[in-house]
Amino acid sequence: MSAVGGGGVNVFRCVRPLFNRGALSPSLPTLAAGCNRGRTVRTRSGAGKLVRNAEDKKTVICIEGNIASGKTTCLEYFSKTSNIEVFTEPVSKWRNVCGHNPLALMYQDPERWGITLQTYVQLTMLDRHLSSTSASVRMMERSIFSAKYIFVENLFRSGKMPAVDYAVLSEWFNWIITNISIPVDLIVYLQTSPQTCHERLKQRCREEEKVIPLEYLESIHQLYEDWLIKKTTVPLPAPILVIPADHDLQKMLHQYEKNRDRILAADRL
Ligand SMILES: Nc1ncnc2c1ncn2[C@@H]1O[C@H](COP(=O)(O)OP(=O)(O)O)[C@@H](O)[C@H]1O
Ligand SMILES: Cc1cn([C@H]2C[C@H](O)[C@@H](COP(=O)(O)O)O2)c(=O)[nH]c1=O
Repeated sequence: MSAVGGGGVNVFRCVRPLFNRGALSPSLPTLAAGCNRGRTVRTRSGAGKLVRNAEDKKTVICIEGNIASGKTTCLEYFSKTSNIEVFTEPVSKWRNVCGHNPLALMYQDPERWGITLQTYVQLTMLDRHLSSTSASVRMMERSIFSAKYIFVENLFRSGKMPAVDYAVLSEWFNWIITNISIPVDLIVYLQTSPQTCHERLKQRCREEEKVIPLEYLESIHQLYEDWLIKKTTVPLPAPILVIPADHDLQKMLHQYEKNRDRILAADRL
């Protein structure tokens, strides 16, 4: 099994992009009479996207938010619900690819290693989006969209990613979202202050992140706010539900319970 494999057999078929789930995602198309017999089928024609038969019918919810905003804790809460499969960010892969740690390298020298980390993040997030599940609801930590619109954008805008690296990554990203169906039904934004995240980050104490200053979390926060609240940057791939997330754990669990029905009705929004 490859480093990013393991999601089961992905069966692709080709449809016209109708974009009714969100600006960047295609609709569920009419099923073509298929005879793939369990093989991986990748066919394309005209302006069609590669889509997957059964998986594109599942409800997809992405939990978004700043570093240490509480996304994993939120996923952990919903993982106890039957019929939801949670997909945490593949951080362990970002910390260890064949014995290398691109996450640590990026924090040490973003100009040199930003492209390396972000290329791998893009690949592993795509793999997460395309992985199979038997559950009817997939709940993911972040998305391929926030990796690009928040983290790549932040590196570039802060002058820490050379223009050529940004251009290559952007071409890869644009190719992916133009050619592969990546449906998202709902974005849940855990909205925190950068100060709260800084506190939680220190408490979590992930070795690579010890160098992160408050200013870095402020930049990430600003990009999230511009994208999801002010809606001034790039189109949203799905409707958004904002949950204020500066509260203590008990109140947050209460918030999740209160919003459970709205979240799980994501495919009917
Ligand atoms: N509401 C909360 N109040 C206080 N601490 C929290 C809360 N939610 C999460 N934490 C703690 O903050 C740290 C980061 O949370 P985590 O869920 O890992 O965030 P993320 O996945 O967004 O990076 C962890 O140590 C976690 O236990
Ligand atoms: C998606 C993404 C993440 N990172 C970094 C930011 C954090 O240090 C970790 C993820 O941790 P979190 O607690 O889940 O927020 O990875 C990055 O540098 N680039 C990215 O695209």
